[in-house]
Amino acid sequence: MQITKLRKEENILSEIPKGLTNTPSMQSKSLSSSFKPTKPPLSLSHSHSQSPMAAIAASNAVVSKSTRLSSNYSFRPSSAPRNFHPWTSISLANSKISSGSGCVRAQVTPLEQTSAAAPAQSVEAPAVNVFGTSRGAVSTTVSPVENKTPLSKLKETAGFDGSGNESTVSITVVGASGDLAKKKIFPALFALFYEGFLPKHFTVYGYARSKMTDAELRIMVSKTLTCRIDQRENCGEKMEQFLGRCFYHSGQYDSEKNFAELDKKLKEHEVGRVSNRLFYLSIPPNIFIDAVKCASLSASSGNGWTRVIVEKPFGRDSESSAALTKALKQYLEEDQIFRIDHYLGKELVENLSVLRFSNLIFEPLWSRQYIRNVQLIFSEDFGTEGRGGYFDNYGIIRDIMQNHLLQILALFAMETPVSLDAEDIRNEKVKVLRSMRPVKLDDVVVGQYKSHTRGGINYPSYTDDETVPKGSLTPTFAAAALFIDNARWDGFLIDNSYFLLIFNFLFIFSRAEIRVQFRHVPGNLYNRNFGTDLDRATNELVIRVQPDEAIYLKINNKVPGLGMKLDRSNLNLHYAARYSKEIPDAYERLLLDAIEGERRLFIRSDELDAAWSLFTPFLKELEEKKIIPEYYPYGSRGPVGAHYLAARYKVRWGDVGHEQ
Ligand SMILES: NC(=O)C1=CN([C@@H]2O[C@H](COP(=O)(O)OP(=O)(O)OC[C@H]3O[C@@H](n4cnc5c(N)ncnc54)[C@H](OP(=O)(O)O)[C@@H]3O)[C@@H](O)[C@H]2O)C=CC1
Ligand SMILES: O=C1O[C@H](COP(=O)(O)O)[C@@H](O)[C@H](O)[C@H]1O
Repeated sequence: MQITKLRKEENILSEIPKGLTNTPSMQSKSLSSSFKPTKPPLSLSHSHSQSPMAAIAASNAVVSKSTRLSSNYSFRPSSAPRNFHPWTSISLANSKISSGSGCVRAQVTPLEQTSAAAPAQSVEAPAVNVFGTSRGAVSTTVSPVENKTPLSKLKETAGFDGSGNESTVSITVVGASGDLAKKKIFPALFALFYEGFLPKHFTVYGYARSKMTDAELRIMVSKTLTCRIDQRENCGEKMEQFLGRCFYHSGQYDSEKNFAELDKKLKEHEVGRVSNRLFYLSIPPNIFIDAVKCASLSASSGNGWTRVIVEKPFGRDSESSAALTKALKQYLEEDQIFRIDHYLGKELVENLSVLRFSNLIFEPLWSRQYIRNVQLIFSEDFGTEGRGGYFDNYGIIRDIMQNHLLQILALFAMETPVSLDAEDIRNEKVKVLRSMRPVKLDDVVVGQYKSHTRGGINYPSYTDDETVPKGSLTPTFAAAALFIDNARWDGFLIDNSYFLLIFNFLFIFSRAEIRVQFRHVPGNLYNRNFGTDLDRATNELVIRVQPDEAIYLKINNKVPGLGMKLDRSNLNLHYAARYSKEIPDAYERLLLDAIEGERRLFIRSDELDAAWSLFTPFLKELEEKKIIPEYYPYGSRGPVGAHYLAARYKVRWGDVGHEQ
């Protein structure tokens, strides 16, 4: 059979679209609250007779209480690309705002109605005053600075084709009946819609084998729209509009005929406009290729771009990953493939580069000369919970370390890229991955949680989970020391700098942190104030990715008073206190990037190869030798071996408790 590739995106346009030369139309925007939604998920009866829209609207009545707020607020209009910024400053001084239970409501008067609006195409962003509304009000001024975006990109994402006609985006969630689609993808799409980030003409299609009508899909989607938005102003109305754009097509993943039917339905919505199509493969990996093949042959766009978001796992090792890439490339060009690692979409991971490259104080210290070790720490406070079938086949090293943690490491350790262009950044990430020593069995501790009784309660072991095979040796914990043999990070003077990755499944709490421990101050005049434990004086930069995002620096400080007592204090940037704007879910950022054709936060195939090369020999050895994991009690800090590993490299694990 002739293999056709999906159409490559067309992003060459000759003129600035008219829509971008005007001040964008204003929408009523609600201010975000920094506290978590408290409203329970929407629940709709599964009934054809009841309109989901009406039910949603009814369920969105919120008791209001008055809260005054004054602020300027910037947002990106629905038709504008993210990297371009007709930043429109909206004065909230005239806003009427009321807050309900955990809900801040704002009626926003656009700035153009109150004072001079910023020119629509200005590349200089105006200063924005942000007034914190809860948890420690902060009044300050920040100036959002965005990078210039190539003109072609602007036009591509603004929803116009080359002839000035408006284009459409059709987003098909393949595997729409599944866990990820319900939990993350539909809520993220709705949040984007609510915030005005989806293009004017868009359609969302659910595709899966399950039989469902459009109405049933809408009920399913509305039941799971429990995202950060559901406490906000006009949420019900917006949801109604969003659900009106959601449709469903039932089909097999390996049926070109079923995808051709989908194509026909998509065309009905695209009504002759330039059609851009995004497929999100939210299905088990064994059917990725079938689905890509059928989407490619039967449902790719005829006149716009076609992109495919591929979920992890991208194989189990170097060979299977290479085979997957090869198979995908039979149907797709590399720049149509968006391999998602949702950790790259997390706010503080994205901020890593800003922190490093736009603050003079950090970059000069960012090497083995000043940094002793870097710890990437990740833990979850829940077990496999029905995902044992998937998890047992992959284990914690493939599920978290080889991708999420390694990606963070690469961003952390890379050299300064030539620019913020996706290829420049990904080039640097590949270089750092290729400079790393392959992981050695000796440098890894693996563990598995065992049953444990505490306070009269019996907690199960990993293998007590019915979806896990009895006698499984799959690690639920891993700690590894990794080394980068390049000029910045190679062993130097006293000892090596290294990266320790630790993942602990079923820890006492869930968290993800980057902890950077600096070297001791040479000849520290105050050494005697720290007693024999100089580690107590180590400066430590902590980037708390989640929960309760924060960046803090541990410094030595004099305790006020007449004596000379030192303690360690934190210079603390606590996001909830500093920023009133809530943090979007990683999937929102990544979906928007895929729609905009921004590949920076997606993984390129050579990055993936490099990542697998580091872990594959070790994983094979682990499995061939049937290494027995160290057992550790459910809910504990993990096996004692991790502490021996740390001690071998003279590392003190960062604090494991919550700290400010
Ligand atoms: N769930 C999560 O939190 C995360 C998931 N992922 C990845 O995202 C993808 C989707 O995950 P998730 O939603 O949990 O997966 P699900 O197991 O829920 O599968 C999604 C859908 O695929 C169809 N499906 C399931 N098994 C098969 C099969 N054997 N053959 C054909 N179709 C099947 C089902 O739809 P139907 O029967 O209607 O066709 C199902 O609703 C996976 O690649 C996963 O690894 C990544 C990170 C986190
Ligand atoms: O990819 C995965 O990530 C989640 C953790 O993601 P988070 O955003 O909730 O921290 C993990 O639970 C899952 O096992 C894994 O496949």
